[in-house]
Amino acid sequence: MSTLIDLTGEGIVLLHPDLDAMESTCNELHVCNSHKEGLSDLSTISSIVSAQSETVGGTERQQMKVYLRVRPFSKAELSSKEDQGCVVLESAQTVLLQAPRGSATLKISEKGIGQAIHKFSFSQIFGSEIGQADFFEGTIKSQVHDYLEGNNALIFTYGVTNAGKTHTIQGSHKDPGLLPQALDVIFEHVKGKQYDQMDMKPYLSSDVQFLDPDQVKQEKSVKAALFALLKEEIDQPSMVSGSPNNSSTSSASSLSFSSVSYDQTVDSADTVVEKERYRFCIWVSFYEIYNESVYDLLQPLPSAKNKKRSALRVCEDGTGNSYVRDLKCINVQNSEEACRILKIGNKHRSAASTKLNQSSSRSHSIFTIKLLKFYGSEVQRISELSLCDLAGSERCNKTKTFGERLKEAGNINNSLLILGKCIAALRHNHSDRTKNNYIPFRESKLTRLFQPVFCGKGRACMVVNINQCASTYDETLHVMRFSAVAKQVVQIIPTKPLESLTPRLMGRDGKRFVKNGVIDGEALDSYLSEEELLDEEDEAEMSILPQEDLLNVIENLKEKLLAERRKNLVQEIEIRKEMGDAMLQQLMESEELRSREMAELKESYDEKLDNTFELYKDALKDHAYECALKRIEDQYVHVEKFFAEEEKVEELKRKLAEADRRLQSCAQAWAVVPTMESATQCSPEVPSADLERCKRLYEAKCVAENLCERKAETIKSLEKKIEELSETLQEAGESFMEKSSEIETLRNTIAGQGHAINGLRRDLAEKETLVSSLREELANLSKGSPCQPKVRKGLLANLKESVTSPRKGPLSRTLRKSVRATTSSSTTKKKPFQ
Ligand SMILES: Nc1ncnc2c1ncn2[C@@H]1O[C@H](COP(=O)(O)OP(=O)(O)OP(=O)(O)O)[C@@H](O)[C@H]1O
Repeated sequence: MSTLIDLTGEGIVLLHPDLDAMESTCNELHVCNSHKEGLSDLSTISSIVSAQSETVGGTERQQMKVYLRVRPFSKAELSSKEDQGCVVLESAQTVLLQAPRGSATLKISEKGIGQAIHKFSFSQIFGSEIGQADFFEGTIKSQVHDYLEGNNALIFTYGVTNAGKTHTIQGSHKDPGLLPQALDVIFEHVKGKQYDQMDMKPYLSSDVQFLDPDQVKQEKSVKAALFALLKEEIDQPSMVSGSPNNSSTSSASSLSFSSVSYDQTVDSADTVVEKERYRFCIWVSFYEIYNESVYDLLQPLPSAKNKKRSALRVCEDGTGNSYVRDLKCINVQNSEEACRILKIGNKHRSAASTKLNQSSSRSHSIFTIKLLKFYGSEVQRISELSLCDLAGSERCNKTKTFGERLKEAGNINNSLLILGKCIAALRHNHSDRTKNNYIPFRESKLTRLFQPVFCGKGRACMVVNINQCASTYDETLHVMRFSAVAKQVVQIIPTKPLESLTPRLMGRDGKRFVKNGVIDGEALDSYLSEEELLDEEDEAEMSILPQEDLLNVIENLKEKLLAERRKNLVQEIEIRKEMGDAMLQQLMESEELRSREMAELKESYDEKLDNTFELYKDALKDHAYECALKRIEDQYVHVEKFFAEEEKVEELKRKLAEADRRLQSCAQAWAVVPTMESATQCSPEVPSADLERCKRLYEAKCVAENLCERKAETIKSLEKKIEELSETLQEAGESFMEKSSEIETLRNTIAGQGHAINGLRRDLAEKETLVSSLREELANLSKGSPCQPKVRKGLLANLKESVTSPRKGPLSRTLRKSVRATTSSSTTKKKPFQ
């Protein structure tokens, strides 16, 4: 049974395909830090695990080959101290993984739950120094040869993102990976033996279709259109002209799209030996599985940006083999063409820049090479080589994946998880042959397409890519655990592949599709109809009901659907109405609450405003009062000073009157004396003494006038001052009067209160007199009474008693009278206080 465990402790649940099985494999290989001396024993165990193949009754049982490739550090990784010796290659088959500081594995092992060092064995381990050519030699080269002999093969790379999977499969122009090298080997093998008619095309999963001349033409135009996508990068003579590229090392006539072929070459070869009559034809396809949908990478992308690529369906043919329906399959004549196809497909591949890898593959891409082997003009067999570059298994938080990237990661992890389940189930079935566990191939597109190979229709081999970075240690460990299980998968492959893989050329009635190069339409039709019926996604069509019944069923279903929709609609309306009402109610309540709050707020603000206004008013009054006081203080003149000033004014007035008087007398004198000018112009008979006198008088007059003017000014200013002073005096008088009236009022009040106090005092004295007289009377009475002396109750009690007593004696009457009088007088006296 599969078990889910969280190996990373960071929320990413990874599949542990078969926990029990893993324990038995990995526990044996776990090594404690302190027990390194035990490693040699464990190496022995791992070498036992990698058992050899055996042949039983026409079938070969062989463990799946699992190769490990360790990527060298990049400069950036070295500078960021990723090299912490996490990966130690012990031998060509075993590797040690030592948990670095900060890794989840180390933390867990420190808690005593797991181990800090793990040991794994592989079919072959390739260190970082191994180049692409050596890697090809040491891994899939033999498998490619098997393929050329007619065996199917699947090679897939597995590893965390940025571990070197794409580099291993594709490599670069200068450093080609497994795929270009495999193509070279293939084309080298078929060199001079190519079937260039292009009229035999792979069909469905492993069959062949004969194409008529129109279809051949169509195939050629599809290929030309595809290559036109890379037009700018393609050498003019090799592609555009469509003429053969004779300089090609792979195949002299490989680029020929015309009927010109190297038939002559083949014919000449044919004459050599019968064996040499074999001819080959190669078709390639390239597709990806992205977010659980299959896309043809050789299909041009839609020109409109918002238009999506159309996904292809995975179907099964009559033999139960899965294939991708409507997938483009292109005939290639040499490895160069095949590489161009790869390049075109890569352009359409879903890749993105993640935090760990600048150009990270976000999909599983599968490049398939189909080899048709002819004997004469008849297809002898068809074999398929698929190279699958799996998307990286990764943790979402480490790669900083969000949104679309997160969805991709989810789908990637899911399909890898199912791949893990299938591999674990296969291993389980092998280890316990009495069991036949369900293998969940159909749970993902990837495993559905891998199924034929895993079920014995070919050889699978896995390349595990790892980097040595400390930061991705936990993921790397998980990848290693996965591969430990994969390595135990045993494949059962028929030893006679030629027969078993012969293409299905026969119809159901036993007729061949192709007989001497001519297609048998009847057989093909019957086969096609079978294929259509078995098309997995059209399973509903497998119904054997007559058409009428089917129509009835459809009608019924339609009616039910309508009724269901109506019901749903009514329900939806009701729910919406309920929700609407509830929301309205809520809105109204909140509105009311809000308006109440607003009113309260307004009230409190009004109150605050009034208070502030009052405060300002008081402050203004105070200020005005202070200003008035200051003004009075400024203008205050002492009374003596004032009188002295008045005397000065009087003096000046007097002087002024004196001056006026003098002036008048001068004027009179002047009337008889000519003016200065006239005096100077006097006739010489005017005596000089008079002239002199006139002059002096004139000067005196001027002086007097000046003096008068000055005096007048002084008087004016003094008058003004007097006016101001009298104003101030008046104001002071007024305020004085106010104060005096206030004082008068207060005095009256005090006098009134004094009177009241005097009245009270008089009352008190009267009362005291009354009390003393009453006492005397009481004393006299008590002396004359023959009765026992009464118990002394106190004056007030006695008074009360005598007043309330029913006796009508003269004393009680007197008392009542006096009490009434006292009460009334005290009432009248108390009035002023009320
Ligand atoms: N053996 C190697 N030698 C030198 N460089 C390598 C090797 N393997 C990988 N690289 C380099 O490491 C980088 C990451 O490799 P690659 O893109 O192949 O990783 P990947 O596993 O395919 O990642 P993803 O799953 O994200 O697509 C590339 O720059 C590649 O050139």
